[in-house]
Amino acid sequence: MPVTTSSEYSKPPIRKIKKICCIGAGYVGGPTSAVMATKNPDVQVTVVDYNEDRIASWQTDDLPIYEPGLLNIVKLARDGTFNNRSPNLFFSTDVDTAIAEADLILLSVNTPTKSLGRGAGHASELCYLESAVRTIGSVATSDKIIVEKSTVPCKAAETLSDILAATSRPGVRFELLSNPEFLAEGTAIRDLLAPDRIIIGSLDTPRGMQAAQALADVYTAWVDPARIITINLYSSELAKLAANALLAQRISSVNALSAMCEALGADIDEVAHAVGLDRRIGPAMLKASVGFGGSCFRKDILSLAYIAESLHLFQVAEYWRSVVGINEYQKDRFTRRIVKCLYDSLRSKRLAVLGFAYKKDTADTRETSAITVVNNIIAEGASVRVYDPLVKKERVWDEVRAGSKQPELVEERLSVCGSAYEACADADAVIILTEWDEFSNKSVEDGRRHGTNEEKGQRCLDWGRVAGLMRKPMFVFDGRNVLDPQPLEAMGFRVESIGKGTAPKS
Ligand SMILES: NC(=O)c1ccc[n+]([C@@H]2O[C@H](COP(=O)([O-])OP(=O)(O)OC[C@H]3O[C@@H](n4cnc5c(N)ncnc54)[C@H](O)[C@@H]3O)[C@@H](O)[C@H]2O)c1
Ligand SMILES: O=c1ccn([C@@H]2O[C@H](COP(=O)(O)OP(=O)(O)O[C@H]3O[C@H](CO)[C@@H](O)[C@H](O)[C@H]3O)[C@@H](O)[C@H]2O)c(=O)[nH]1
Repeated sequence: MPVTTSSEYSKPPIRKIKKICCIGAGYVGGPTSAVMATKNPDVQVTVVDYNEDRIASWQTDDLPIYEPGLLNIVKLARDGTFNNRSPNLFFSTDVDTAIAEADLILLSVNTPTKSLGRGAGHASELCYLESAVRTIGSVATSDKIIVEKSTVPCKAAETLSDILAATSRPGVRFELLSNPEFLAEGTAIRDLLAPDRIIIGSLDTPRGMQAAQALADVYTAWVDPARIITINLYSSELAKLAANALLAQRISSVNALSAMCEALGADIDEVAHAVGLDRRIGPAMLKASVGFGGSCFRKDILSLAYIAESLHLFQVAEYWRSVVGINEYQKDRFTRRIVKCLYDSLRSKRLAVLGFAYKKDTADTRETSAITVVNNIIAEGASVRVYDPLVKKERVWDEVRAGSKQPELVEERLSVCGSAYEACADADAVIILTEWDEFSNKSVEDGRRHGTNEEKGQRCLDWGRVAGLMRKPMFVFDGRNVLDPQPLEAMGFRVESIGKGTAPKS
């Protein structure tokens, strides 16, 4: 139900947006607002959050999240280094004032999987969204466009409209839009600057469509109008969950095939390349791995499955849940392979884990496969030394402790190192869990590689030096297929890659 506090036609038409308030200064709210502000110098963008530390860090050069290129974009708009214009990007904990002043409000708060009550472990937790919308209802004295940027279950807009209708002042009108975000971490700025598409979902009413146009006008400052698609509100909400489910399904499909490749003596990279050349399939999201991580795929698939189940579509729910099931299987399968290769026991063995983030170019560790793998090998009796170029030590400790059924073993057997060499000293095996460029030995130029690591002046790992540090025999378990095994095997390493079996001898 749309919020209707006055007749559709009694209000003046929605005009150009002058002030935007983004609620939620996280991975989506911060970068999205920064790009909107730099591309719309005449629009004031204020990002608000009740987390004071987060807001304080957005105001410094030590931003609360790492994204390649983000600091430059933030500084341009925040510090007024923008063609000598005044700053137009602000970060604040004064949520009420920013809401009251805005014409358009972006809801970018977290929507994790519920941990309590009905639907716990499956459904999306909408309490943060509800709280933000209640604040809008109680604070707003003028009309607002409210945009769901957060990923939400289909029909969440109906719930939010209901809350607004009950909490807002008479005569104040809200138009709800869905504008899901498709950025991926590590490439957020690139994705925001050149999106494949912008989806705007609105109600099929004159004011709904005017609101959609007002939001589209913000995007057309830098996005080709042909890439801005306006659709039905609920189609837009569902499209976001569907996109993530399909992307994750590709990874689970390729990971399921990787298990077959290992048994058959085939090579998953060759299989993925061969099938990806078919234009109907395409090459993206077909990289076999130790399993997908990140804050979105698992929770969004579980949410989609929960919605299906609540519609009594049990087979549909089971189908989507199997994508998560294969992901869990892949992480456990990888650990079993480590145990088997290391002579069926990890007791008293020392393993070096290289990479803890859920993918390269981010310090985000939410749902990283490393949590499961590290805990599995600790439970098998090994001591583990973790090194990640970007993830802070305390973060690794917190994640492993939280994911453990035996936290006392974690205290005894985990250490977090400041360099890959420190982690590899006296190790029986090296396990690569994140595809950081610096771990790869493929196409190294002058001992350095392009990209983030070069920006930070980091060198590529010297595998000869690693060999000198390790116990023999030396195993490498490549959970990301970033290694060319041949040169390493020539140094005496035994390399086990995902989805690469020993070719059968005729
Ligand atoms: N992380 C991604 O790459 C990504 C990409 C696309 C979509 N999404 C979706 O976007 C949403 C946000 O994700 P995120 O990763 O940015 O989350 P996040 O946890 O990094 O940030 C959310 C922020 O919202 C704040 N917040 C929560 N409730 C609030 C309230 N009532 N008032 C003020 N601040 C409040 C929190 O303090 C937090 O800082 C989620 O729905 C997610 O599924 C995330
Ligand atoms: O071929 C691949 C591609 C990715 N991954 C893994 O899958 C996870 C997710 O990767 P990616 O999709 O690149 O990053 P996210 O930041 O999680 O982005 C996803 O989730 C976001 C949040 O909803 C969406 O906005 C993005 O479009 C969607 O790609 C990571 O662990 C990757 O290592 C693979 O194993 N193989």
